[in-house]
Amino acid sequence: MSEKLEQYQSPLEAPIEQHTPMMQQYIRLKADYPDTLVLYRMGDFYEVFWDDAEKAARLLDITLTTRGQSAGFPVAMAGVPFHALEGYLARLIKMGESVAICEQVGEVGASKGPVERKVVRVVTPGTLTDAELLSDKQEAMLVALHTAGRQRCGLAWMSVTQGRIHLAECAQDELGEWLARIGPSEVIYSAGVTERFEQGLFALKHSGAIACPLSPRPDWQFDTGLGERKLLELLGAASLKAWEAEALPLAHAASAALLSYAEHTQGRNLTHIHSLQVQRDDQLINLPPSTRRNLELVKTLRGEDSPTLFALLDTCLTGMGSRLLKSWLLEPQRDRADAMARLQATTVLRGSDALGGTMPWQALRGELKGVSDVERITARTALRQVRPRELVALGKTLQKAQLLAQTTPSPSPYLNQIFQDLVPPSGCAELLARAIQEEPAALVRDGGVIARGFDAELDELRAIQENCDEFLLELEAKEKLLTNIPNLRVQFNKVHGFYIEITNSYKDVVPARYQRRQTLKNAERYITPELKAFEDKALSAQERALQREKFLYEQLLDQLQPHVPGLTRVGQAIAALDVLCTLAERSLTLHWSAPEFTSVPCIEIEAGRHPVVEARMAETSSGSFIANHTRMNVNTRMQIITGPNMGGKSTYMRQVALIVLLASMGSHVPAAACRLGPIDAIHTRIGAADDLANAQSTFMMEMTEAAQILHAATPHSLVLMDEIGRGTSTFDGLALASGIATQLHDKTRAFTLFATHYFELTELPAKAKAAVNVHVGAAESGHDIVFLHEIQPGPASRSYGVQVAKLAGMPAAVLNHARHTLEALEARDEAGREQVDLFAAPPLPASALQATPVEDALAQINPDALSPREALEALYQLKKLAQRP
Ligand SMILES: Nc1ncnc2c1ncn2[C@@H]1O[C@H](COP(=O)(O)OP(=O)(O)OP(=O)(O)O)[C@@H](O)[C@H]1O
Repeated sequence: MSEKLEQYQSPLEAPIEQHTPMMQQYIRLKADYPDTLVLYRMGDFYEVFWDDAEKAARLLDITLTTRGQSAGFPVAMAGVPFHALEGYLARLIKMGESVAICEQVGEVGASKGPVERKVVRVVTPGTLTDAELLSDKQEAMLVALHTAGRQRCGLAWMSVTQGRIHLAECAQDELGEWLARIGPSEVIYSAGVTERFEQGLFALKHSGAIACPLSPRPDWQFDTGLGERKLLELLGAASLKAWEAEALPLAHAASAALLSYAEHTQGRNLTHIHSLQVQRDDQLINLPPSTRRNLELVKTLRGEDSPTLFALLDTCLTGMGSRLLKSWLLEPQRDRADAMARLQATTVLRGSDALGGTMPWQALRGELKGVSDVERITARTALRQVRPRELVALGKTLQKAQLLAQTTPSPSPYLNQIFQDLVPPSGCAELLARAIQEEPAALVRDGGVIARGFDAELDELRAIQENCDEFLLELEAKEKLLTNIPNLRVQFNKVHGFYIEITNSYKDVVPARYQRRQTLKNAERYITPELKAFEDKALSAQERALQREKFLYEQLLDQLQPHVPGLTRVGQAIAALDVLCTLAERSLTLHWSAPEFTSVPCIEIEAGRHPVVEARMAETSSGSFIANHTRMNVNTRMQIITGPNMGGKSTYMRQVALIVLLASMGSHVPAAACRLGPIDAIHTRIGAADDLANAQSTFMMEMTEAAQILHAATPHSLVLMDEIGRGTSTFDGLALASGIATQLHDKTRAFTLFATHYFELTELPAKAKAAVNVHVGAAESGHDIVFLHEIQPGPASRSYGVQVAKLAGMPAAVLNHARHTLEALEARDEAGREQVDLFAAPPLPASALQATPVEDALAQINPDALSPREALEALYQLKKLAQRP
């Protein structure tokens, strides 16, 4: 082992001069990206070295080798071919890694030592812009968090491919819910936060509330003043007042770090962020993570994309539309203005059967077919990463948008606004059509991108290349004549350039002005001064044409920059139109009807259905879904739902929640009619998936979730409680369930659907005036059971557990045994039943009824009549009494 190896633990510790020139360059570049894999371009490969190499080899399953030494250390390296970069990047990003891509930017041989290299971009999970790495239907959200003290937290977030930044401030204990709703792809936070706060973040990641990398960033980047200045600069405004974003110091600090980080990864300023939105926790209907999970809004309980409510809804034609639809679904507003505008627009787009012919939504969808992802193409244009083919697609989409913008005005102001916003920025589509060929090369570096007639110089350079064939034919004919060699040929190849090829049989008659270039087996290749001169001209024309194309493309990007805000507006308008057409189509295909909003607290549903279960049943032809009514208002706030397993209790409860959610986002709903009062949250306590990773038992989780609901719910909340208490012994479970039901009824007063197997709970409505019993109907025939799936008034008469077990294929012997045991248990229960009033108010503790000696003594004291000395004595006396056992 060399001396240096013993002296230094790692190659990066050795003095930099002791490294080879290339590794010196690498080490200098790597110093700026200590936690990021640096991919260092070497010829046709991207190489990673030392620790990065070991990591990449492990993550990507690529070969780790060593080549030579630097500062006495063997150079460990691993590499990926340059043309396969995207695939490897996608895998690394999926694993939550960040990657810095370092390219050769200097001319080979321009200076002594290695070619100049630079990190040209950093790809991180939260700042993706590449079409190949992004999901069409999902935004990659980058979130920055900041906190000062123990109470509040500032958030700033955005998707680099959108033109908008969001700000919020919340209490620290609400952070989990905020993050779950935003669904970040990457979270950055100040390295200066307290250990407690950092532990809290790790706990959120551990619990699955956030499923993305958490990266600490230098504390100084979280600067309130800097954040405010950066926001003002982006918005081109003198004050944040218009956005109601002034008094948010923590969120400003978070936005400073957010923007610095995003700029750092893109290697440039983000000029396309032009709008700001402040979110306040009292604006949105609260959908806690458990609700999104239990209602299977965008993921099934098993984590799949389908069947979910979003999968059923999303027939959008564009990725932009799908992404917008998801945000409407997951972020419904408490205020009904947006929902009502969307409903009205959807109703217009549905058209009227009476008119016949093509409905408005169908005609618009016909126009929207094939439109490109304007939003993302615009962002990539602003970031100067856009590819030629994307610009062609953008140009075509703008032409379509122009046509759509001329649609006749409609009765919906929202639709009219959209049509206005569709007008493309003036001259943009024409510029694109003039500048780019119809079918350009994939990359500018390959040439063949700029259209003919756009630039005279480029056309001239291209003409030289195109005249090449003609020239060569002429030269060939001339030389044949001069030399009398009939099979003389003038040709070109990439390695040797232009040459005259003459077979060996005519070797002796070759003129002296021919200079030998290459010898083949049967022929010789020559060059003449005239051919050489032409070669120089042709090759330089090609090179110059390519340079000119690159220059013109950059110039085109410059010309497009002022159009970025207008293009963003067009993108948003297309997305909104796509979603509204989708909502119109879905409502017609699935036979949904428009909900009605009222300020009177109520949830009234006529013949409601569970949209996803119904669609599944239609798909698998497994019968038809039975619709059910729901009537809840200030007089009936709670339904105690009983009935057999498999009877349809969970389906019924979920359908009510889904209908409420759909109405709140402005969609039609799967019901014959629906009237909905104000709603501020949907809470659910359903099922019980063990959270083993967090060492929480089923019962503990059940109680934690129930406690959270009791704290958070209000009289405007909808609460779903499915079989609370079943995770513990019967008595404990029953006692807790009755306590929770009473609290929800008496104190919380939320709209509550309470499904239970405890028959004892059906006694609650007798005492609780706003509670009613309902049950899912079932018909019995002998030992069998038929589910009616119909919600009927009153409590269920029995539970049918054994019959359901029979349906599940339980062996006859077990069923027989169970039936006998059941009879015996029921008989014993009947005989020994002692009347327990589950819903009586608990007695006051004994201590509360009997006064303590201290209290007695205190009662004797009249403070106004005491001298200071007597007061002091009384105090000693009280203290003595308090110390007595
Ligand atoms: N209204 C309905 N119309 C038709 N089929 C229904 C209806 N409701 C439920 N079902 C069918 O019954 C099945 C069981 O429903 P669900 O899970 O809601 O029952 P449950 O009473 O909650 O049962 P458990 O108490 O065992 O959880 C569903 O998967 C669905 O196929």
